[in-house]
Amino acid sequence: MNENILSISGLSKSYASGFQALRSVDLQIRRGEIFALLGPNGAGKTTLISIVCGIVNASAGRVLVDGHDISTDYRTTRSIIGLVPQELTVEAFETVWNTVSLSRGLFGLSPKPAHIEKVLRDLSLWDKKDSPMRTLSGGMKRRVLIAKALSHEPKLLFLDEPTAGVDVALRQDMWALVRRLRDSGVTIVLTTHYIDEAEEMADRIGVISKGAIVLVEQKAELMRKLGRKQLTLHLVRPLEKLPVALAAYPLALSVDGTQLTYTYDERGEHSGIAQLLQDVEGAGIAFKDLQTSQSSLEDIFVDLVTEKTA
Ligand SMILES: Nc1ncnc2c1ncn2[C@@H]1O[C@H](COP(=O)(O)OP(=O)(O)OP(=O)(O)O)[C@@H](O)[C@H]1O
Repeated sequence: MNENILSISGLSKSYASGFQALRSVDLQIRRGEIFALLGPNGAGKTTLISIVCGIVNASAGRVLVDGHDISTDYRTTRSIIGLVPQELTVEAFETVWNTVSLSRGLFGLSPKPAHIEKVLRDLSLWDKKDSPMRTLSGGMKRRVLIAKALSHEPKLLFLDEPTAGVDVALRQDMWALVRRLRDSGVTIVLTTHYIDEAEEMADRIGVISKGAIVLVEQKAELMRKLGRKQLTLHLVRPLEKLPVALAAYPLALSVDGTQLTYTYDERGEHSGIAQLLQDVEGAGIAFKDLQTSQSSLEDIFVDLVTEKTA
């Protein structure tokens, strides 16, 4: 069995307007992982998902879902995938039970009430099964969209911005739910522009910017590789400018002259801190406190996306 449940190569998309939304994207999604595709608005996340799900046609490239080509074997690939779209579109007068059961029927599968019941119970929707959709809150409707996407027992679930506009409590619920799904064997790809969501949830993170994949990395590795640390010295007396003796160091002086900040690469074994502190003392600068901090995924993300756009 192939390790990758989804394999995308050379995928490009130009819309009829001439706008190029994807630029030769290569991406492999591993079986059983939670993968977060992180990118700013308009980066191409929805376009990418829509192509994989057969809603939008690619201009070039190849997509294999569990070894099946989306263009020649569409019905098979679509049945392997569950899609939770960004927008809440549901039939207002239908009950929750019917909405979810009908979704399964669209895949030509025989009814399986025990499965629908399990999905509704897992999503805390069981007591709402007979309620018409229009009586549900926004958060409940979102759960129904997930239930619909799970109705045909997909192996690969796409969640397009699952927590956009969702309150904190529901967000936590969604995250717990996504983890349970992964534990039950479903591979998850979620798109988000919330960095904390990617940091919290993902095993691996892909960053997309202007239609191109900028990087794909294990989350921990990403933070280790690209993370930077900062050492800040709080000075006893404000400095007007950096002393010449310290010119060789990448130091920044705060506007009020009371803080010196040294940025260094986390990977480097020789951070140079010991030497720096000696030289600071040698330059007659006294400090009363010192503090280190580490760059967050947010800093890394902003660096990556702005580097690419610059
Ligand atoms: N049908 C279309 N015709 C022309 N351009 C389109 C079409 N659909 C999307 N685009 C453009 O393609 C780009 C990528 O859109 P897409 O929806 O894939 O981005 P996204 O990363 O999902 O953004 P968001 O986070 O805002 O949903 C955007 O600039 C968008 O305006």
